[in-house]
Amino acid sequence: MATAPSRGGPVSAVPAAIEATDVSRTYQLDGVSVPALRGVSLTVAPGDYVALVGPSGSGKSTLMHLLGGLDRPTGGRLVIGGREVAALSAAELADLRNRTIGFVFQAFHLLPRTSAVDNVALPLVYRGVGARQRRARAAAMLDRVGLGHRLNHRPNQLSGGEQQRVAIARALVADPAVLLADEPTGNLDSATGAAVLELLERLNASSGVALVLVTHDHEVAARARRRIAMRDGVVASDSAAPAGEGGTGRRAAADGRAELHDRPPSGGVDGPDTLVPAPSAEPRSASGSGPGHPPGGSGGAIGATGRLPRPPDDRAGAGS
Ligand SMILES: Nc1ncnc2c1ncn2[C@@H]1O[C@H](COP(=O)(O)OP(=O)(O)OP(=O)(O)O)[C@@H](O)[C@H]1O
Repeated sequence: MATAPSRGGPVSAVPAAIEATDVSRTYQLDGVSVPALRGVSLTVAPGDYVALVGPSGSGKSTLMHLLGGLDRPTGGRLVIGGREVAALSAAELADLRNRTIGFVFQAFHLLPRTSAVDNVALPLVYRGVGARQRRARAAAMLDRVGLGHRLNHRPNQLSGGEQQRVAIARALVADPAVLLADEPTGNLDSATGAAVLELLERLNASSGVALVLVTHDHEVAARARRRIAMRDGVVASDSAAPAGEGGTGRRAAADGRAELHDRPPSGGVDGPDTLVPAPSAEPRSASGSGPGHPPGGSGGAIGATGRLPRPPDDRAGAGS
């Protein structure tokens, strides 16, 4: 069984790999079958750093939703964290997702009236972690992404890069084996996007969380250690980066330097990361019927229904 190193602790017993074998996903639309994925086979290994690329409509989002347990295949075999998805009830799949997968989206999906620390603490609510522990872990995770001094800021009091850092902290606070990032730099200017990407790479290198990143940006894709190219619902190529390319963070980890650089030297607030991002595009629908991004709300903290939950009182937040 594949396992992943747990941040700051012993090796976790949680299976890390995702395995898709001849997976297909066909949508039914007005009586017409739309084959979005047609026999995809791939494995995400512990600590992987994968860029998922391909033209619009090639099936990237559909595949990400399957890999993240937000949707189920209509054919083939999908195993997440050692559990076969087809054998799980909706509640079991939600629990597996909560324990195994973190999500980061282009549009951040933070709760707007909730502080950074309470946004980050939200996934721990679903893990049954007590309020005091939630706050402590969320604060530590925010510190790790360079926002230890922004705990009580609400999203509209943070820059775009800082908001994405909060979203990354939220995605990682429950120590998932795999982080799925759908265009995580897509709403940011290039300098801020580069800083966010470097943060993701540092976290991948230092914690062993597998990073799977959907991107249309060739420069972003070129940094990954492995590139999976989708075309017309199939994997057109799945290749390791040529020697000397990709895997910046992994090489740093191998050198033993990654942990030292886990936190940006400046605290992450100075320099380009404070720039205001381009306006967010409206997220697409994320009902069970389609592969769009989850609706506005909490983004990485996806509840039992596979939709993004909203706490009873957004003003109170999760960690208070
Ligand atoms: N709910 C749905 N019902 C019917 N067809 C769908 C549905 N969702 C997606 N599709 C179709 O499935 C195919 C793959 O869509 P998907 O969104 O996965 O592509 P993508 O590679 O992520 O595209 P983009 O880069 O534009 O986001 C497309 O042909 C799309 O039209």
